[in-house]
Amino acid sequence: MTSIEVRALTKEYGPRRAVDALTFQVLPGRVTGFLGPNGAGKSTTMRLVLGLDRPTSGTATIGGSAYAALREPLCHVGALLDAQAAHGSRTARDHLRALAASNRIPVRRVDEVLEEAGLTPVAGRRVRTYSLGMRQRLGIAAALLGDPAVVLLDEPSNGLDPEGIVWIRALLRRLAGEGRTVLVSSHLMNETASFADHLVVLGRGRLLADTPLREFIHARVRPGVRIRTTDPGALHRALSGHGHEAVAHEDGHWTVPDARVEDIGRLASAAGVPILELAAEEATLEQAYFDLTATETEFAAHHQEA
Ligand SMILES: Nc1ncnc2c1ncn2[C@@H]1O[C@H](COP(=O)(O)OP(=O)(O)OP(=O)(O)O)[C@@H](O)[C@H]1O
Repeated sequence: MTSIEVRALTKEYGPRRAVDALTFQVLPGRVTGFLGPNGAGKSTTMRLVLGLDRPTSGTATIGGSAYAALREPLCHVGALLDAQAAHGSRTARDHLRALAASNRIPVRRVDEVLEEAGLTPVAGRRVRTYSLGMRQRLGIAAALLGDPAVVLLDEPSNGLDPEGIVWIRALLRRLAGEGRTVLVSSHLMNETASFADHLVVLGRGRLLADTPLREFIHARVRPGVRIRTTDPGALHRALSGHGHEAVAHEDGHWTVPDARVEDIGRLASAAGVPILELAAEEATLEQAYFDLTATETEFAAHHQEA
């Protein structure tokens, strides 16, 4: 099985350190979400893994080899970095055929990936007539052309319509299910939460977290309870009597942090508080991510979960 291994990787552009002593591994059989604010170093790291840039120091390898040392690299690693990369005057099918020919990939793969990406009906159109979402699908088709064990996608949901978002989610899950190594950068937290098993989070070029998605969320955000009543006074008394500090919201609902829906339901019922709504409020990746990156400057140096 093929992993991506990043060891003490550093990249400087003049005085700017885009990537700073990064060490992490991306393992097969799961989708790893690659997160971090703008300029955190995600694209630079991907470029270094793909041998498109040289590190100032450190290494990035795929299955133990540098990308440049791989024979027929598209058959090992598929990547989407820039959806504009296809030549606009070519049709999508010709673009993929040229890629297949120059990488000794059987030409039948062209129709397979076109189908996979939902592009078969428009495969004969010039790429310059494609929308952003169609280019994105073509970039993903190209990444899959060599049936690679490792897939790196930089913002694959960019420009996709709702159907495309559902498609990419299922595709990523399937690729991981087939035992492939899948690294996906994104700024969309709900999206990432829907497909990632594991997260690698960067801030200012440094590793902030390398942890399973569930643990990442639960270490930072406790689930709470959402409740609505016709008698806020009675609710408040019942909750504070049991040590709960409820927070009132403008639209009339309350949240009880760090509580279980069973306990709050029982408590309200025992106190005779009329309930209009009662639900568990799941902690979200977005909350956890903001919790981490908001305080990033204070603990970037020592808050490494890797
Ligand atoms: N070719 C380059 N020359 C100079 N600086 C660069 C170059 N490429 C990236 N940088 C700088 O390196 C830092 C990391 O950029 P990078 O694009 O890797 O971040 P990112 O996490 O992918 O950000 P985004 O989410 O905005 O895509 C930024 O400060 C950026 O300005």
